[in-house]
Amino acid sequence: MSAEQQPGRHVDPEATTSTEPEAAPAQHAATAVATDGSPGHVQGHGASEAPADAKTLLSVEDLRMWFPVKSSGVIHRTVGHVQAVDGVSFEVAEGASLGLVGESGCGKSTTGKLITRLLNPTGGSINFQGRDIATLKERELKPLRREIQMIFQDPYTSLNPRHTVGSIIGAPLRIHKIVPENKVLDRVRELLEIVGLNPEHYNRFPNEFSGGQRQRIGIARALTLNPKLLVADEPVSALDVSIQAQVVNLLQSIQSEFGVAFLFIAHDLAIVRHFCPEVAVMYLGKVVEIGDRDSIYQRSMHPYTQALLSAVPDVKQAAIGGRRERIRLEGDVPSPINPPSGCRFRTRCPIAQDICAKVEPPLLQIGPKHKVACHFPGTIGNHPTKPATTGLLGLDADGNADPRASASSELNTSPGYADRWYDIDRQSMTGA
Ligand SMILES: Nc1ncnc2c1ncn2[C@@H]1O[C@H](COP(=O)(O)OP(=O)(O)OP(=O)(O)O)[C@@H](O)[C@H]1O
Repeated sequence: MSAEQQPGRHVDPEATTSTEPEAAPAQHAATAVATDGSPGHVQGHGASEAPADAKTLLSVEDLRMWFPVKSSGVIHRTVGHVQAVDGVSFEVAEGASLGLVGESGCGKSTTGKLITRLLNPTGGSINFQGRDIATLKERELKPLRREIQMIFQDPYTSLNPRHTVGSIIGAPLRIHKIVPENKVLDRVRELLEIVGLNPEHYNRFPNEFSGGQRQRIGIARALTLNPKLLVADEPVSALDVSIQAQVVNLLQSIQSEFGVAFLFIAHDLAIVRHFCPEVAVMYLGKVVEIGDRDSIYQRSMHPYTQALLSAVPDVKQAAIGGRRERIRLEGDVPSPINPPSGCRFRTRCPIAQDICAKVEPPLLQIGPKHKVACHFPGTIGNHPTKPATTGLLGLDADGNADPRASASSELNTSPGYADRWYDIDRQSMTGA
């Protein structure tokens, strides 16, 4: 990243002082997403679409993270597992941006930590630039640490309070010997400017900055090594709503200027819609629906996605396509230690039938860029009464093996999208 490559500067209005306005304007960031282009508001759709021929950067297949649950007492025996992530597959193209959404505890952060290899996966593969990094040892991971960086949720705890901003941002440059020692300070200043901070504040400490400014420092640190992929875990949710829009705008600018790909983890569906051309919805450790923006926000087929979208407060509904009737889900999210059989969502699903307890629905491609894991996929009020998946799976309508049928060879559960998909109305394969 050279000085010439730097994006249009987003100089933080607070860059020359160390305080942000304490009282946010009454406008929510999501409202800003929906409406105008006045300063400080998020404008239009955010991250640019990756070119159609962009190469796959990250391909995650059947990723699993089962945390052992130990017994109390002297001998800590493993008595179960928290199935935090269980068979997750998706792809991110170079320069693309995939949003990961779902309720608290569904496995979003764990997925992010697996991809950055802060955690060792229990199973599955993480192909990054064509190489499986899921089982690499710490020493082998060092070069990879340059390519995949993480932006954390909490800008207060993710920066060492005893180090100056200059040494926080300069450390990776020194460790990886990116620039000669006598050029480190210049590069630190350049990075501070890229993220809209005053370059002369390199010798200040994190506590001299406001929350939004600290998140900018975290972003500068993540950019230091010129990464190909940024895993942003709730990057704005700890910030005041008026500051959220500014930081999202900064990320958007970085995304389009440097072509860096994003895995954008967030629970705010309006911000994700704005930032991510593609969105994956997780429930209890599984991806239940994934697709391009329109497929998820305009034509979602999974009852969980539909409930999630309907629960967005009114002020944000305008940002994601108008008012919807609230769908109230019964009960609590089951424990990931002992998840329900078959479809994990079935215990709270308003349309579940017997087959849902017996057979886990595959994440089935049902459109050019749309996959759903449901036996009864359909838009709200249009879910089929008979399972749409049995023909493909070789089952009868109750979910029992049909002796006259077998699973279709066209059933494709690999990450990414194929040229052919399952037409749920005609119940047959179709293509572009
Ligand atoms: N180190 C761990 N040991 C045991 N269980 C864990 C560990 N980390 C996460 N979990 C569990 O894994 C599940 C998924 O957690 P995760 O933090 O990935 O969810 P999340 O969707 O990111 O939620 P949030 O939005 O609240 O961060 C939760 O049940 C959580 O309690």
